[in-house]
Amino acid sequence: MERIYLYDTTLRDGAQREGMSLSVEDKLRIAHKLDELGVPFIEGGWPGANPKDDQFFERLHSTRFKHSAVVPFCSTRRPQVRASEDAGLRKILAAGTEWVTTFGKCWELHVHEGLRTSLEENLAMIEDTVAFFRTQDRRVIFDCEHWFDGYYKNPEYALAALRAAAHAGAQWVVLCDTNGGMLPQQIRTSVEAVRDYCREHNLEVQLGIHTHNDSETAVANALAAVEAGARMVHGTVNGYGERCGNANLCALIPNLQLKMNYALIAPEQLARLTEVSHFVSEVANLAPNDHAAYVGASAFAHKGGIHVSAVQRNPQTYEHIVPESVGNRRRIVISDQAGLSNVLTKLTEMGFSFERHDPAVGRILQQIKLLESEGYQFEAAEASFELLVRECLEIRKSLFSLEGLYTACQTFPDGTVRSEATVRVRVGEVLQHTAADGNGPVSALDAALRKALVGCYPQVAGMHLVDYKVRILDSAHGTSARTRVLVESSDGLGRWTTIGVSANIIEASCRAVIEGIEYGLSR
Ligand SMILES: CC(=O)SCCNC(=O)CCNC(=O)[C@H](O)C(C)(C)COP(=O)(O)OP(=O)(O)OC[C@H]1O[C@@H](n2cnc3c(N)ncnc32)[C@H](O)[C@@H]1OP(=O)(O)O
Ligand SMILES: CC(=O)C(=O)O
Repeated sequence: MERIYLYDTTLRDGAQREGMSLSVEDKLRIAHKLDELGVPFIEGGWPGANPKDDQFFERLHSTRFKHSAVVPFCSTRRPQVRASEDAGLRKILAAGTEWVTTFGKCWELHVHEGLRTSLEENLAMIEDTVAFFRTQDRRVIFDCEHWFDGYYKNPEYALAALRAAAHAGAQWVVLCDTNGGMLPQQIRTSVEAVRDYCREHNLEVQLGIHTHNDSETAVANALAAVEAGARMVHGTVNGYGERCGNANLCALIPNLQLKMNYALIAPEQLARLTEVSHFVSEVANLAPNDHAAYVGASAFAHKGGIHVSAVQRNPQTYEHIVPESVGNRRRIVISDQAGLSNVLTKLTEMGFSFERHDPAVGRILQQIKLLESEGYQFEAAEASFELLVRECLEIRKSLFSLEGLYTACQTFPDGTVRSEATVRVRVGEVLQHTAADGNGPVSALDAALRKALVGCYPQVAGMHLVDYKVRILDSAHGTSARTRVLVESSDGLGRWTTIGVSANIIEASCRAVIEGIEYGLSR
């Protein structure tokens, strides 16, 4: 198996994503995770560009990595300045790394407009910068910025820039689709031409590829480049990056390794890909993309009854790889598109054993379809689904019942709003009549219910509401529209979600909160 070198730029190009900001600690945690994943190159940032990147590289002096080289990134020297006197380049040296990455202009437009210097001076800037790092015993990766735009506008000049880096001793030249506007065929043609040019001119450099996702083709472009001879691929975890992002390593790695048979990381490291993807989104404080290929929560989720039936006979019928090979798992989703197979799978997960044609299974399926037609959605409310199953099987225990509910909101002269709820709750022979207030009617209702129940069920004290989502189902009906409420509850050990639907938002909330408490008590 031929080797492809992974180069992760989550900490540099990824951090150029709008809305993403990583602290030094965040960067160190992500770097260690990438090291565990077995990524050979991690671009850590641009020392000298901001204090965080300076501190990050300082902290690396006392940090050891098992698999990864952390690489600083910088531009070539400034025009009309000696490389050895360029303050920016000296900061890169101070990082004390084995490898450095420097980027230079390969498109005339950028030399004229971006740098405002001559074409000759730009070539000298590239050559001097690479040569300077080489004299300082650094190994150099040269990023050919705007390679493809430059190559298609003026191939001679683009190749002259690449040659300058190669002659000065760069080990890798990385062809960048900086504007992300290329399509796979354009990438393939240009990479093949460069590969042949390097062979014919005995340029001892290896080729890499760095793609952006502005045409939604960053991953496809990187794959095309590898087919054409690139042996280093740049990308970021979850595809984070400037504008529309970079090539997504969470798709690139399995595509290259599982589909194209290249060697990138060990199989046991690949099996941690989903964990790494979720870890990085958590640290970056960005919601994970459930529909991401390979690593998304829905990547192996089966909803259609026909899919579920077939997957249970043979997973290959609707799965392109084994989910566990990338650390993901198969999920069966319950909805109005379910068939008996979905329900049977769920029942098995819950510890029941039923024959396919048992009338109870049919009853559950019918009830799901009926409630979903009224606005329920059990996909996201597995706890309510379990209660529904127990109801249909006539094993749902009646732990308490709500016999009355009253809520009120009051606005005070200083502008504050307080809500109050009063509930009448029966547990067996005992009728509790309690009131509580809260900053909204739902929190007041939740507090009143718990107050009423805690005497009989002390566990209720450890439960709390962690999330509350409201969706208007038929907004054309204005204020008489039906409302779907999802409530997430926790007891500190686990979380579960329940659902309520009603034309009255308080009633919908009340149903979801009550089911949340009931499910928590029965756990
Ligand atoms: C394709 C890429 O993603 S490249 C990386 C982009 N990332 C970033 O820019 C993030 C980090 N950047 C920064 O913190 C700042 O831009 C700095 C510290 C690098 C420079 O800041 P400033 O000196 O204030 O310059 P400013 O950002 O306004 O302009 C960029 C300068 O870099 C120069 N420059 C751009 N590319 C190159 C290059 N390849 N080689 C040398 N100089 C370059 C520009 O000509 C401009 O110089 P000028 O101000 O003398 O005209
Ligand atoms: C170097 C780089 O990030 C680019 O050209 O896109």
